[in-house]
Amino acid sequence: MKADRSSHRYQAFVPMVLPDRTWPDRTLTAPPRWLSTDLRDGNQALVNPMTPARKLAMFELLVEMGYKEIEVGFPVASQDEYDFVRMLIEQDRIPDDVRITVMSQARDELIRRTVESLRGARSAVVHVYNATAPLFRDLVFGIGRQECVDLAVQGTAAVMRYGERLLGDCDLGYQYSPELFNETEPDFAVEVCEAVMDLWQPGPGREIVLNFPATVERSTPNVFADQIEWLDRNLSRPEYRCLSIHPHNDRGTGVAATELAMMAGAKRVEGCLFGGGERAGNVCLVTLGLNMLTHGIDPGIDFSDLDRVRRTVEYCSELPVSPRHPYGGDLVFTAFSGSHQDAIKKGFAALEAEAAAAGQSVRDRMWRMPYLPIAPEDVGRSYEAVVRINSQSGKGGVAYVMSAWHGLDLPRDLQIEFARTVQSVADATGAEITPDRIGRLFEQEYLSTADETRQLAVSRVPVFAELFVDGAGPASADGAVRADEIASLRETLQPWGVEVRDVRHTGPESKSHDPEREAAVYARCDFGGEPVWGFGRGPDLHAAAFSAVRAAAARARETAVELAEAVERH
Ligand SMILES: CC(=O)SCCNC(=O)CCNC(=O)[C@H](O)C(C)(C)COP(=O)(O)OP(=O)(O)OC[C@H]1O[C@@H](n2cnc3c(N)ncnc32)[C@H](O)[C@@H]1OP(=O)(O)O
Ligand SMILES: CC(C)C(=O)C(=O)O
Ligand SMILES: [Mg+2]
Repeated sequence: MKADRSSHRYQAFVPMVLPDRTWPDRTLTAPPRWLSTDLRDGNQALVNPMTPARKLAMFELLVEMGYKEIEVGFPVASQDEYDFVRMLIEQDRIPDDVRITVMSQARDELIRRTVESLRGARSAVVHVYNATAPLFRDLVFGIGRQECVDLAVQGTAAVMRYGERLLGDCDLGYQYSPELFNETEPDFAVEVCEAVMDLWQPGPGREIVLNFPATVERSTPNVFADQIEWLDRNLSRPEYRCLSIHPHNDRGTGVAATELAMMAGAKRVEGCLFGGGERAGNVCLVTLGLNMLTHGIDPGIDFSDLDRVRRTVEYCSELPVSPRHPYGGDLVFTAFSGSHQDAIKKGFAALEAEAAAAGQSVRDRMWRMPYLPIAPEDVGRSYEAVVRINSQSGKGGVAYVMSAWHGLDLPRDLQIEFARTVQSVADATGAEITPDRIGRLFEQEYLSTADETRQLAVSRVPVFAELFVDGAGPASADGAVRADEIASLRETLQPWGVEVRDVRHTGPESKSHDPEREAAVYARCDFGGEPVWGFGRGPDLHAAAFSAVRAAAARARETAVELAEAVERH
């Protein structure tokens, strides 16, 4: 690839000078007011704008999730857009605690029709915008500063005029956005907004939303935060204007810019679910909300079925959500790599132990988990998919899958040995190995395939066995085994020349109390060579232990371990 030769075409963003900034010392303690613009900025960025059915599905989702401010469209853009607003109003689909917003350019005839779309609404907001940045004043509009102020003021006047004329009892709110605010001279942005406020006259019971877009994200997030802190200091009427932001994600730092801008004084945030919207998207409302939740702040939005949110967004936008998308992507709760799997497995075990010790459910405990910033169940995901196995995985992951999917808590040394088998299959296939396949591999390798009625032969040489009973014994959460259990297992195997040297438990106590559960035993046997593992299941401990030793013997013979022939007779 050629070295980049194009950097001369760009210049650094000139930051504003704000040496006495205070935002870096603040922390967020409460959510902002959220506005979803999925149906407007999100919709205007789609290859196929949403059909009425898709728009309705999105609106209902937003309402269910708890969004109280929803920009439902740009009614003059198309008949569909207009009709959708009419449908919401005429079919009385807007809950009393939800306020819809409709948007328009600052053009008289467009504003009239936009306001008209709201006839019959109990409460609504008209949102007018015009670009204020120098590039747009010069290039797109061919106007100077004063004409730009005039455009904003005339737009505001039109909203007031048509609102009064057409909307009767509607509680009509107003929002103004200096488009490209982040590229506008800050003093000019204030000048335009003050002129708009002078006309709207915000006061008690008459708010104005001043919405500051990073229409195209251009700077590092700290610069946007400085701009917002400066604005908050310099705009008048702080009690009656709501300082709102509308960040985009062109540099991939929309979330960071939003969080710093909230620290700097923004009280309201506009964005889209999963970062839909123009170009690289509006800021993602899912990420912002769940970033708050994972800092112990209730975002006021229901993310408890995030898969459904994602599916609906994908249906409405006809665009896929990345499997790596924070919190909601298909793969974000999945660890393939060995050391991560090991840490997560230990984390779950510790959490379960803590909860059991405190007599609480896991959901009542603080989430303290390596590699997973949020509990999957808090967004409606399950643990099963947390660990998936491929060639990057290790024993921790294999052990987790055996435990979570197959209910088997392998002894540590067997975990290590079996992980090597799994690894060789993963290396050979180069692909993921499913939990089912892992279960089958384990059985093929360690479970006796011999006829259950077949007996062990009396061994002519001493055979030593260590037994591991899956599940903790009734009186022994710490893994120790009751003396009578050991004695009876010894008695079972002793006539066949097998000396049981040790018996231990693996896995949690709860398993042993399950009356439906078959007994499961792992046996590590010494036939005079390398120790060999076997696994057995049975209606009781004795049958399972017997089967495990026989499986080990069969494996020993297959792998040509010395003296194996002496142990099993056909
Ligand atoms: C950053 C944002 O997301 S802003 C929102 C953008 N969203 C959309 O534009 C989606 C909906 N828009 C539309 O359907 C159409 O653009 C309409 C119906 C609003 C207007 O359509 P048209 O009248 O055909 O104009 P067009 O789309 O070409 O807009 C450009 C004209 O509007 C003017 N204009 C653009 N924005 C504004 C504004 N905010 N206020 C006033 N005039 C504006 C331009 O200067 C240009 O005027 P000119 O023709 O005199 O040079
Ligand atoms: C708020 C409007 C004007 C917008 O979508 C933007 O500037 O990005
Ligand atoms: Mg936008």
